[in-house]
Amino acid sequence: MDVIVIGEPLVEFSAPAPLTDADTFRLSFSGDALNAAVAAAATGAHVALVTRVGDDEFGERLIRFAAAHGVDTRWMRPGPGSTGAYAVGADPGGERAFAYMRAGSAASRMGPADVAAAPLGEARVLLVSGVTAALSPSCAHAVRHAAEIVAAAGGAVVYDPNFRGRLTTPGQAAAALAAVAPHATLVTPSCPGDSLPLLGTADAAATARAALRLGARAVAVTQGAAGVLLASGDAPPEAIPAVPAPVVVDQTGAGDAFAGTVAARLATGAPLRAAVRAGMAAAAVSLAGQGGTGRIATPHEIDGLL
Ligand SMILES: O=C(O)C(=O)C[C@H](O)[C@H](O)COP(=O)(O)O
Repeated sequence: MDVIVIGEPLVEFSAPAPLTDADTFRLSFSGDALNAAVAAAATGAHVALVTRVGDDEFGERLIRFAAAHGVDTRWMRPGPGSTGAYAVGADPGGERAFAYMRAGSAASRMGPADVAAAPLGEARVLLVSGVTAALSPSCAHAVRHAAEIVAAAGGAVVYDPNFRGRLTTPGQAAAALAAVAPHATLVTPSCPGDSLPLLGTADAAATARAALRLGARAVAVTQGAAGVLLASGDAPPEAIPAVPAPVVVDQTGAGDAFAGTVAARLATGAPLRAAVRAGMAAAAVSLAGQGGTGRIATPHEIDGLL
């Protein structure tokens, strides 16, 4: 097993218009964990998504969607509860706005038992996020527990803080980061989206220092078009320029494509810098699609942009 992702896949309703006005939405399947899992699987890595989907029609469709994108779905278990959903639109300033319909969903009921059932001891890389930790106290527990197991077994842990103000508070999200960072091989905060609420800074270098102080072995601070600042304990931070996006339609899922691709490349033996650059290329390609899984980079496209 190369990569295990734990999190909540969602039904996605996306529109290129403000949520307050849009009346025609495109139905697809997304959620940060699924976005990352399909990006990782597209690199050719063996990737499993550990989750619970609803015991409803959309739960079945989510499993079919993940399988069709090469994800190992054996640990996508149905119910109890419903499949979560979200709507994403653009607010009048062009920024994205998310509306969630996921409270009490099947995935939010995950806990340490789901972690115990997953083949974590065999995983080269575990990818978990702050969204998963924000779903419920039992999910926060599951994320911490999974990180401890994988780190103790000698695997790598990648943590994407992915702060969502509609799911959690800055204090809770900072606590989730602090709990996982000591086990993390790599943390991928966005700056300023994650760094300001969680670490109190909008400066990339200060973000990297703060995450390293929490115990992470390396930090990739993502800054959109300003690129990535990569820092680890043993080298001066390196500013890696962004990979120019061939086509820009929608940024939803770009951060998840980055994290999933980095996790997959690390699992298949790439050095950290090369894995990060591959992630940046996958994120650039993903901008051409609407929604979180509208455009998934192939290995050929990734290598062509590097
Ligand atoms: O917010 C959530 O809970 C979701 O999972 C829905 C979205 O698909 C991703 O969050 C998009 O994430 P970005 O890669 O940062 O664009």
